[in-house]
Amino acid sequence: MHNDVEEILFSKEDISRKVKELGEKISKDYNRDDEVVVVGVLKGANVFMADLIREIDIPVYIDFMAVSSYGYSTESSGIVRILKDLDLEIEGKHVLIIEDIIDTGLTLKYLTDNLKSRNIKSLKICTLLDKPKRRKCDLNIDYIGFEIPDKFIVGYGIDYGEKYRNLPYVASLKEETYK
Ligand SMILES: O=P(O)(O)OC[C@H]1O[C@H](OP(=O)(O)OP(=O)(O)O)[C@H](O)[C@@H]1O
Ligand code: HPA
Ligand SMILES: [Mg+2]
Repeated sequence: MHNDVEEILFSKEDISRKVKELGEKISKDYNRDDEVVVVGVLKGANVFMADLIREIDIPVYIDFMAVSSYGYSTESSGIVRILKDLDLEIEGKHVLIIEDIIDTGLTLKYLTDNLKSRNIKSLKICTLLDKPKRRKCDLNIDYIGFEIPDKFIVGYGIDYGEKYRNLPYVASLKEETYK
């Protein structure tokens, strides 16, 4: 275990089981002939997205958006910046957003408002982790892997100051690491 880690919340095996479950559910919920664009929110969702799409067995398109609101802080700045927009044309298609973690919800509120204005057929959200205690806005989340307590999380793609993304598990950080 990494020295800065307080507690491992979900092991590699826990995550793998959950990702399989989510992939199966998503595959059942869409029709095989639906045009589905799976949109990963970089950078955090990169690892989850890579595993999840291999558990989805209906045809899908893959694209990414890059947004950032945390930077080198444990608190959301509240200002969501689009660093990279979609490459694909999504008009008339079903969009499934993939997130690593939903905390205040401000990132997704911004993203969903933005994507809904592009004449899409439907919009769904899938997140590996949900921290509902910190929510600052209303969000309808379609697929949730795990609900987590109000702790600062790292690993499996999720960072603090761009570190820890490569940890294979999801963990809470020791407070002295960021306070
Ligand atoms: O619900 P919120 O409070 O908005 O927080 C969730 C967002 O914060 C993190 O991204 P971040 O802005 O740190 O960028 P990153 O994905 O590049 O780490 C995470 O990946 C989510 O996208
Ligand atoms: N950890 C890392 N990044 C985050 C978190 C978190 O708990 N919440 C929102 N972005
Ligand atoms: Mg971050």
